[in-house]
Amino acid sequence: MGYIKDHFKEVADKQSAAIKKLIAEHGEISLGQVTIAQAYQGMRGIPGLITETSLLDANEGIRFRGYSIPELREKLPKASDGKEPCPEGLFYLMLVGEIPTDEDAGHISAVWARRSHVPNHVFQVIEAFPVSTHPMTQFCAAVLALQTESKFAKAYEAGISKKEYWDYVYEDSMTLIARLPRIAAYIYRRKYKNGEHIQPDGMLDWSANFAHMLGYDDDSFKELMRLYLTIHADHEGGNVSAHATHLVGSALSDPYLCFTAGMTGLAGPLHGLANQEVIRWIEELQKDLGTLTPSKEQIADYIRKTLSEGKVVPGYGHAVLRKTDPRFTAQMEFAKVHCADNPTVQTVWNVYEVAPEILESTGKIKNPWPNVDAHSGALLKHYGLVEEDFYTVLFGVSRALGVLASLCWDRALGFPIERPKSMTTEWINNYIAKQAVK
Ligand SMILES: CC(=O)SCCNC(=O)CCNC(=O)[C@H](O)C(C)(C)COP(=O)(O)OP(=O)(O)OC[C@H]1O[C@@H](n2cnc3c(N)ncnc32)[C@H](O)[C@@H]1OP(=O)(O)O
Ligand SMILES: O=C([O-])CC(=O)C(=O)O
Repeated sequence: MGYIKDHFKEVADKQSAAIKKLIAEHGEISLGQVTIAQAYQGMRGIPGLITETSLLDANEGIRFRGYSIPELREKLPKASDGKEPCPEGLFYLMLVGEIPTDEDAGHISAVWARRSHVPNHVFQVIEAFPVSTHPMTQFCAAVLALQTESKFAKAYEAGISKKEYWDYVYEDSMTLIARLPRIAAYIYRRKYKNGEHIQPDGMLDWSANFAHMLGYDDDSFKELMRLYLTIHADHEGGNVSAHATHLVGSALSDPYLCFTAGMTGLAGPLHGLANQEVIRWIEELQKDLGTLTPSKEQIADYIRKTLSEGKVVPGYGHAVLRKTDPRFTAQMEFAKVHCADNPTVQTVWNVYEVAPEILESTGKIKNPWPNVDAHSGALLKHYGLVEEDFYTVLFGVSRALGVLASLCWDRALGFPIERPKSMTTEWINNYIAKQAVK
């Protein structure tokens, strides 16, 4: 473990010095203006956060440390029997800023396998819920229960120097990531497989072991998991799960508390829960029309019906993206190789052919193109993971990689407590009146 942590510290110290100089020399440069509309409308487009792990371009989509998803699929280390990138390598890239060697990725894999033991009280917390409880509720509670293990919280209580924060946050982040697949698989097997749990296999990589514990040992499903856990990991800093994790961390809450905050946000239907909503919407469409492969005309009518009922078409639209999400495209490419004949996958593709034009024609939806959630459910259903309530937990396991790598950076760079200014509408009205007088 030591050498990756030391390397991270080296890179972070350099960056920290560069940022200090940058603020001293250019700190007064304005990044733009904030309008009244932005304050009321979700702060869209306000540049106000620093996140080192990834950057989103509205037209090109996400880049992790400068690498697009197709580049990551090519360049990141693979499992010995696989073609898809291993998320261990992506974590290294987000943390250190360099493409890892096979050895670096293997090292992270081995550390996560070694730290994967979940204390018993976490399972007891899960068991205390009715089985009917939504998996995301169980997941959030289980992560919170794991907070008893926080080295950061203990060290802070004992009284450590600010300079040491990053070290404990790093250790907690590694341990938390290591344990998430076991927690998620436990929730899955408890809820859907009569509590028949499957023990981890320490010889497998992080994703393959997760697939194994869920009960899916098919090689091609393991490949899907490697891809899925890579592409869902990060989407710069302003999305709800990343921002919530970062915000809570700014109060020096430990990684377990921060990640719980991120996950309660991911559980919302406009964010991560949309993957569950998409497949439900598609299955309702199939049921209503009595066919697994409705025609494009039938799909178009169904989209119009959804809009006329005042509902969103799940999996479409985005707060930042203005083109097809490259994470959708990556899944589509995977499906073309592994399950092009699957009727639900074909329906996802047919929705893609007709939805953008209809959504565009409303004149108000800023992005009529599909996002990451539009495809994932159809792929999971193909492999038999049919319980869509669970899909956001898979997303959450992946999202841990980005938000926790970022949290390590937040503490290594010594970022302060986050506290933007809020106003009342009365204040805004007075402000408008004063502008008019000028
Ligand atoms: C991993 C992720 O989080 S990706 C996003 C997952 N979420 C979804 O797929 C849910 C469906 N999509 C949406 O609800 C939205 O597009 C969001 C939440 C993703 C983005 O929201 P915004 O940035 O506010 O979108 P936008 O500025 O285009 O919204 C303008 C109007 O279009 C509507 N709109 C946006 N997308 C859709 C859609 N897919 N279907 C119907 N209406 C939509 C908005 O609800 C809003 O309506 P209103 O003015 O009546 O309130
Ligand atoms: O960027 C966003 O707002 C939502 C999103 O796609 C993600 O978090 O993956």
